[in-house]
Amino acid sequence: MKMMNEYRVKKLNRKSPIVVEVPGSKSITNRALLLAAMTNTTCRVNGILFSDDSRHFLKALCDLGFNVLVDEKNKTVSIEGKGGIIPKQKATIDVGSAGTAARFLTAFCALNKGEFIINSSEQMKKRPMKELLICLEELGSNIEYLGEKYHFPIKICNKHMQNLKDEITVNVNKSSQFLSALLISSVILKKDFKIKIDGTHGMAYVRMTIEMMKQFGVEVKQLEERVYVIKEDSVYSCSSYQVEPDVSAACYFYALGAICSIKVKVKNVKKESLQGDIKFLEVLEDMGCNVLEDENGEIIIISPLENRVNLKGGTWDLSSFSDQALTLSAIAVYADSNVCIKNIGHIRFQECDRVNAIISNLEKVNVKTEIIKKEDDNLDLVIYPVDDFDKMLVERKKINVIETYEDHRVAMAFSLLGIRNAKIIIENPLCCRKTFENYFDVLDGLY
Ligand SMILES: O=C(O)C1=C[C@@H](OP(=O)(O)O)[C@@H](O)[C@H](O)C1
Ligand SMILES: C=C(OP(=O)(O)O)C(=O)O
Repeated sequence: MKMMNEYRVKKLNRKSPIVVEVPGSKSITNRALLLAAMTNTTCRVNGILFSDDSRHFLKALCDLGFNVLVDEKNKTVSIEGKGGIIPKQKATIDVGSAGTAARFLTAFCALNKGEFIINSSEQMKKRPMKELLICLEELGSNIEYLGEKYHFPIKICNKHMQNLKDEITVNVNKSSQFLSALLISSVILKKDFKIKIDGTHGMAYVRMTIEMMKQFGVEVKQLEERVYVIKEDSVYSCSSYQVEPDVSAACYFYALGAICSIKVKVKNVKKESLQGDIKFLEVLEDMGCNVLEDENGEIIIISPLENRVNLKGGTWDLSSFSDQALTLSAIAVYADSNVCIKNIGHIRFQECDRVNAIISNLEKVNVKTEIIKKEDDNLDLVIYPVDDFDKMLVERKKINVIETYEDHRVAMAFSLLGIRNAKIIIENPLCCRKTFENYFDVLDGLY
């Protein structure tokens, strides 16, 4: 992407169908990289995402001593798996701003023998880790806090890993990644191991973890709704793995189609995806769009209802696909009634306080919102309808600057606010390098 401090959104006048390509899924890429490193063979992962999050993951695996062969041109990485063992006895890694790298690699290092220092970006230092670190300490890992307690940087120092416990309870209120991290790395413990869940969180990403563990040869048994078991003899094995395109990224283009009445096809995105964000298509359907599959049944086409001025408002539970809370907030300005986004308290602890980012950026363009507080810091967010959003913006002299708070999803989602009226500037658009380095180039390609 060209260097730029801000991106001025242009009015999109086209009506012809759009076909775009998005990069590989961040969540699948970073799971596949770790699972591949935990096999006993060489595993080739295809369709890999190359972005800040996955580059940090790859670099960390190299720094831990894994043999990693990267072919960025062909979006392929080959990793020599070591059966759950970390090759180096002493290493320093940096997880950057990647929640997946932060949680998955911390659990992986903490359940191994050796001395590992884990650094992160300033943004990641502020994000929750405590619930996972407490579990790892309970399992016998020796963790030293080099800065603030339960935050990065940390030093793991395990002379020998002798875990006597055969079960653990993890609280997922703030992130489901704590549970995913424990599930993936519990295979290292080499005993029948039980993980119990405390708290509430959408489980779509945990289902992805379990499904991918299965694709890599390890069955997770669900004893009860909130209890999982990993068997003693579990071994990861896989020689070739294909990463799906990133559905979270695809949703920006589906949403664009919805507000501009343009047919959109995102290459190779299928309904039967591992990614929970595919549920966003149901929200768009409820809002009045048609969601179809092409003749191969492979690709999804979004065709908004003809001649509709507005989308329909409504209430949706986004706890399982909350990365789309920002996308839904952005297109809510074109809804004919309230848009209520339920159960998204945990998004206050992501790249930024996303609830605040939504409210403050919508406030700048005269859109009213309300928080409905619930138990355990959970919340629903209501976005009130606007009479004629484009007219209101066009009549205002001011160009509205969206503050992105170094959050890729704020930049990508809120670019949609200017697509019909050209009155929006996105500050620091480069922050989208976290998961979609050339998002604004792909957007420019639509004009
Ligand atoms: O496991 C994953 O890959 C993810 C889980 C979700 O985070 P939380 O579980 O922290 O809500 C999601 O927001 C993030 O983009 C990716
Ligand atoms: C919350 C996100 O990322 P992370 O994997 O860093 O948690 C996200 O991509 O929206």
